[in-house]
Amino acid sequence: MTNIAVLGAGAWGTTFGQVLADAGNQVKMWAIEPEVVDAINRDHRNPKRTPTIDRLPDAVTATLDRAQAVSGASIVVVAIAAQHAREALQDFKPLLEPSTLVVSLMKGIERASDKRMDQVVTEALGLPEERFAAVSGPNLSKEVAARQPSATVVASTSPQTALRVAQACQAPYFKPFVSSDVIGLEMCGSLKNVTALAVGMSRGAGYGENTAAMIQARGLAEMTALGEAAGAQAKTFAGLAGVGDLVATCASSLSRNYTFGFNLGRGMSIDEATQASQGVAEGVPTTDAVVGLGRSLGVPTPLASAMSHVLDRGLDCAGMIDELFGGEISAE
Ligand SMILES: NC(=O)C1=CN([C@@H]2O[C@H](COP(=O)(O)OP(=O)(O)OC[C@H]3O[C@@H](n4cnc5c(N)ncnc54)[C@H](O)[C@@H]3O)[C@@H](O)[C@H]2O)C=CC1
Ligand SMILES: O=C(CO)COP(=O)(O)O
Repeated sequence: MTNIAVLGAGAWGTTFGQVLADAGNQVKMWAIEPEVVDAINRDHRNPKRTPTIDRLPDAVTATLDRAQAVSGASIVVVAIAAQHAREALQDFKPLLEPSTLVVSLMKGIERASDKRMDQVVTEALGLPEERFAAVSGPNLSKEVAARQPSATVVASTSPQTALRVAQACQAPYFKPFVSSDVIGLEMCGSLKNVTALAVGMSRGAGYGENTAAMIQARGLAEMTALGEAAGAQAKTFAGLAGVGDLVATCASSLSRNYTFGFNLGRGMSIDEATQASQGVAEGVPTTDAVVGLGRSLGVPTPLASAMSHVLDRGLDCAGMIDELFGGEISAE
């Protein structure tokens, strides 16, 4: 049994806490919401974020106290909305023990810096990269919460760290694979959300399979090109964390990003779609960061650019697709 802290008791943090408990670990959740901490400790529930979990395992408890959360934890898992990760983690820096491994579940790019979450987490905590792992894959939280079979990828530049984290989160219904491609994993998880916004938008506007497939395929090409320019391996984009997560996210109303786009497509404003969202739609702030990253890496990002014009200038779905088509015929 391993003591594991999970920072952030949102939909995925809480569900992953259940996975970790089902894998035999003792789990301490840390959250900033007193009502969430109370509900987990008193009722073994998180009704706002994981309403379909009737009872969390007894091994899952919660605290508002940072030091208490990470004390004695050999693994610290971070599941905080990506744009808030840096500020939230800074207070944990003096509290981590020298051998603690840190795992990011987050799928986003920091808008202020265009940095991936592996960069944000290691910088904020002053963590050597061999003590960092990222977990990403087709893991819609409601399905994992129902203990439906799913798989994920644990990536670390240290094979030992990847294996240790994979062993810690292996449950009968949750199968981790390992990888050394941290950059690829981060790019897959973050960029599929931008594609899911666009696919959702096309569905909301009433377009069918051809349009959705076109956006998904172009999104995959864009994320692969950007990832390779950033140092990722192309094969990661063809795996669970790439195509796998793209397919799951772009096909499901359980995805906040897909649903956000769908609501825009059927005519909601950004404010209305934000109000309607059940939790963070990471693709929204990440879209501009992807455009920035593309600019600095010299990689065209037509899909992210078109989506940024939707989000920043109110472009509608037809205009977004016009931009995506571009003016000239080019090689695929
Ligand atoms: N829900 C899902 O199906 C999956 C989500 N993810 C990723 O996991 C991350 C978290 O997602 P969810 O838990 O689903 O989102 P959520 O919206 O349900 O929860 C976000 C969490 O961030 C916390 N937070 C926000 N600002 C904070 C701050 N300043 N300090 C401390 N905590 C703060 C909130 O309290 C909340 O616990 C995201 O990056 C998401 O892309 C990854 C795989 C699956
Ligand atoms: O990443 C996810 C599934 O793998 C969850 O997607 P959303 O953040 O869009 O809900």
